[in-house]
Amino acid sequence: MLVTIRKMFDLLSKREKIQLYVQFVALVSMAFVEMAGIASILPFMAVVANPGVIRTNRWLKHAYDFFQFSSLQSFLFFLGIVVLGLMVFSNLFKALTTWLTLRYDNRLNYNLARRLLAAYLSRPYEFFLNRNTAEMGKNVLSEARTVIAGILSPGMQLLSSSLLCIFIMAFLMVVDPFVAVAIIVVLGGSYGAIYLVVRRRLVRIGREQVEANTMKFKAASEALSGIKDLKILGRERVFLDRFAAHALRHARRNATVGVISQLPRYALETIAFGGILLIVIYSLESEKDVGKIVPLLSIYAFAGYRLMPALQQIFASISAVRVSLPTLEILHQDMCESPLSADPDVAVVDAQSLKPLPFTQKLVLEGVSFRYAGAQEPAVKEISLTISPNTSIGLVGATGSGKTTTVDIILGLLSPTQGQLLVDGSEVSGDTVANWQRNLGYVPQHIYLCDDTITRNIAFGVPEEDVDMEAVIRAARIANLNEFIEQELPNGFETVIGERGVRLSGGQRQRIGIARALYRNPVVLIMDEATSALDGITEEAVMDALRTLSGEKTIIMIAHRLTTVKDCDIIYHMEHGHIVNQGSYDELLGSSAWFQAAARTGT
Ligand SMILES: Nc1ncnc2c1ncn2[C@@H]1O[C@H](COP(=O)(O)OP(=O)(O)OP(=O)(O)O)[C@@H](O)[C@H]1O
Repeated sequence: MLVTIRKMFDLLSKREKIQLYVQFVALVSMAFVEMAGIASILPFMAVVANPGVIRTNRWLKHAYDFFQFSSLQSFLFFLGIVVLGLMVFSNLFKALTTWLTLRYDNRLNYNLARRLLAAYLSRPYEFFLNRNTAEMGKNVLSEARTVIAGILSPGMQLLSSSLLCIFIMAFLMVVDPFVAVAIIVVLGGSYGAIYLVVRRRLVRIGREQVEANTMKFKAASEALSGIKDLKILGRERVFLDRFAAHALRHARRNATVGVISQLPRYALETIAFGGILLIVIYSLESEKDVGKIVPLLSIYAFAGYRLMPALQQIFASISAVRVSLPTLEILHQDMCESPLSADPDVAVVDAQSLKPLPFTQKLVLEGVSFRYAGAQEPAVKEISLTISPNTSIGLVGATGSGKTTTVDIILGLLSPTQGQLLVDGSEVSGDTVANWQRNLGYVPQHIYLCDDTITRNIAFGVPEEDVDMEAVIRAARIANLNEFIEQELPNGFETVIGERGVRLSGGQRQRIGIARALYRNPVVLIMDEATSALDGITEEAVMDALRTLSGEKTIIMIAHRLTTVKDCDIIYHMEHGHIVNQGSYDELLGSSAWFQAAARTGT
């Protein structure tokens, strides 16, 4: 229990904790106000049943005389108004507390989801190589809410209902200790016994729910992302069934939790009703005057009316907390157990404001090796190379030889497991990575496009009001996109291209990727198979445009087609993670058998 509270508190900011304490005070006050509401019935019913009590009860007599009532009717009317007033106040207070709680919960849901996404975004690139994006999306979109609806809200309800129960029981103790103890033993004991039977099952269901929910998100995401393959292979049904199986499992677990937490109520209500009957019989046995029993019974009835839902709430809240424990574990792990977790929101820096790391002398990879987590062998091994500013570099080699890994190290996405990346003599690591990246333009193998206009895909992530249209047009021209945009797209640069650019060809997507990399006029342009999807003539046109940049930009390109890197100042040939040869195109053609063979086959 204490561990759960600590973990829940770890997720909250200082301000959110203070707001929670305020809520707690409001809930305690609410329990008191409710209690006063219940207690106020007593004098009213006492007078109804036995008007003579006005003379015998010190307080009632005092009130009667103080307000100078002249008839029983008017005094009863006054008492009725007081009781009603207390009820109205009690319910208004309850409404206010509910409003506070709802506001707090929804605000917290927003804050938690935002902080969780920030926690993910602040992680290094390597973290994402081993995590599933659908699962992370599910955590942000769904599990943040689960933690609030399943732990925090029930936790607060548990607290307030427990307090209310304690007040009601204390009140009943004063009225009749025997009946109060009987209620505790019968009702408390019944709920306690049910809880002992189901508690382990609840945590198990919670784990299964998390798993089923993850698989549900994954199945939906995979089916929709791979729609082209699904269609061709005719596998829609398989993916639908896969999703349905997990979704059904999730729905069934939800239903089971509902049944476990709600059903005991009916049994317990029957027991409580039986209890009231027993109290009537017991009271009639010990007190023959029915007039004296009526007020007592009305108190039991009203206390029961408040006590039963409160007890049920306690049980349902504990059940909800237990089911949601596995979700809390996940969120706690992802938000609080990362090295950067102090405040993920702060860790997500706005890199636009950073100063670029100067690159005027040389970029050096010094004995760099890198091994992916879980891999047997390093993907690149003791690579050393030096790149001067404004030169062009080609990386070639068989598939899987380590070209992309090398480029990812230069991009600062992967940090070497051995050796270092130096720019003008200073090591690029930790805090300086973001400064180094300010110099870079990068065209990956697979271009990610968003469902937005061409302009917003080129000026990717730039706020609308800051988009530099001249830079967009210049970048599009170098990427040989201008003609296509202006002549073939209905709204030119403002044409929306569909999710992941589904309305574009592979070559058009690639050219948007190139234009995006060029938009901010980077010092270093890095391209990983950036022209592989272009036809020969378009590639030639793009390369011609890029040539106009050579001498004013450092260009690093990975290519399978040797013709693409023909004009590079130095070409590095990689094999099994090593650089095995280097030189100009002509030099390698003279010295490398692999190069000669590759040139012959035209790859
Ligand atoms: N995330 C990863 N986890 C484990 N191993 C990986 C990962 N990414 C790449 N590798 C391995 O590292 C090696 C180098 O891969 P890399 O992508 O750098 O090669 P490449 O020369 O760029 O290949 P290609 O030309 O096919 O793009 C390969 O053996 C690959 O299987």
